[in-house]
Amino acid sequence: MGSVDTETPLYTLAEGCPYADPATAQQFSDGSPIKGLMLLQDTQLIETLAHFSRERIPERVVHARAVGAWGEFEVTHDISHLTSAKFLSGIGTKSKTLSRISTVGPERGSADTIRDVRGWALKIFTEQGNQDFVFNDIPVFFVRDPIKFPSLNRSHKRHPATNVTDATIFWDFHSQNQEGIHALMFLFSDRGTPRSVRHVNGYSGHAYKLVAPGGTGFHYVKFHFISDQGTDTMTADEATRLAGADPDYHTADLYNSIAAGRFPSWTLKVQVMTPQQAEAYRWNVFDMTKVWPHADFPLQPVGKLTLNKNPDNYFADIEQAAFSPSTMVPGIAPSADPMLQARMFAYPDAARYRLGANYQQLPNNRPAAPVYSPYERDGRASINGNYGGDASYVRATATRAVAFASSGSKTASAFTPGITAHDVWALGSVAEYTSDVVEDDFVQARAFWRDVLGSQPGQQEHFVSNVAGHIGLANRGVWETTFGMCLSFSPPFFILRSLSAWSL
Ligand code: HEM
Repeated sequence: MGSVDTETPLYTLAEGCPYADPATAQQFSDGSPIKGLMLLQDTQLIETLAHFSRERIPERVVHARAVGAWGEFEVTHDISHLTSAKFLSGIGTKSKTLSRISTVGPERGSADTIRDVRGWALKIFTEQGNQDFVFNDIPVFFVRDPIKFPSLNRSHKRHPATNVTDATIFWDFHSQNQEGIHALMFLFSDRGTPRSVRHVNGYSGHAYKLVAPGGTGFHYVKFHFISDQGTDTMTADEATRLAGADPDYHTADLYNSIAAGRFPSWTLKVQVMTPQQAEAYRWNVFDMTKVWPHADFPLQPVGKLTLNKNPDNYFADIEQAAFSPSTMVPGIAPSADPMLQARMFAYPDAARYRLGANYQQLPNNRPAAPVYSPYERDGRASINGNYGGDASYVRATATRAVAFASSGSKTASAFTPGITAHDVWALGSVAEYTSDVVEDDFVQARAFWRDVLGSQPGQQEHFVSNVAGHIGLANRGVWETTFGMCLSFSPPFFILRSLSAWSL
């Protein structure tokens, strides 16, 4: 499988031929002390240079910068009445995991401590196949219409002409798409500059479905991985200083913590809602700009994630990892949230572009469960034997797939996604749609300002100075519109005082 043999580290060329010295190249010489001219026959030199030119793969278009580790998920509270997912059934059930925690906007070589949302991706290797959770460290998102996602991200990245990140395009996007106000408030609170990746939570944001054993009964859930280290943050000044002085600060922190045996952990909790509650709820459960207040739907503990092993090799384990919201085991299902539906297409599509059509066969992505998927075969770098002579078309009269499905351990029904009540839709018609921003979109933002930031001394002031420090670089028209948006959640005198303190 091309793995490196660490037992006998005899240096060879990539094809396995032993070679005396990796630091030599063949040069033409007539015996004089001046040597030059290389030879096309020098396989070692040519292969070394050619491989170097091909070391880069496309970085992720978002979430390029990250840190990751292996770990373990253990069930602490049985929820087998809610879901048939086996990795969630039975207290003490353990599964191997792979985590990747990222910033979102900037490139792979950027600094760890910049103000940004943190991505929080987890792959759980279960006996029913892989379960991926591709979450963020804030519970709400900036948009709820997937068509806006590329625009959102471009407004956080570099200006197309100057190639510089640009406060004007950032605030222009957000002041013209105000449904993101709640997420923006998280970003510009000190939560936007976490102390370490050990100190961030992971939130599904979307509603998912947990599907009950054997049937179509289901509940909507939101998943919350709550850091057992607590959520700790930095001030803007500290984060900015570290971005220059120690740009790999979070990466080193996680690596050193695991290497020292201080294993960070997270408690998985769920908020659970019946379909009837969803239909009657005050907020659209498919709108991920909204939280479900804990007072309405309390957090119920499920299990514990512990990161206990550093990557053996960053590129192989973390850079080549592919996470997707579409990777779900039986017992967990998508809701109709349009953002989630779009994401289920986008991630495997990105992985095929970034890693190739057979990315699931890479050792770090490969399921622990048996895989038999003979209708996906060939393609670049197929390394799983490519199903030999097995039938390559469905309904073949003699296939190993039939034998496999009826062999007992996995029945055909185990592979059929449950069709639940909320998958049956009344006949409608196709229409162009974009969601409007309404007064209701500011209710939770106001509560965040008052009850969350207001409950911690100095946090409202930090929020205002964090915004002012950034928006001060935007053009006047944009900050005036943004200022109007801020009035929707905060008393004007406070904002005015703070903005004038920043000479705006
Ligand atoms: C329509 C909305 C969205 C689209 C189209 C989208 C698309 C993408 C794409 C293309 C990538 C790069 C994947 C790769 O190259 O492997 C990515 C990464 C990621 N996204 Fe999204 N995204 C969306 C919304 C979200 C939301 C709402 C969340 C969190 C709740 C999220 C969390 C993440 C994370 C954590 C990663 C990094 C995964 C990793 O570590 O490999 N995204 N997204």
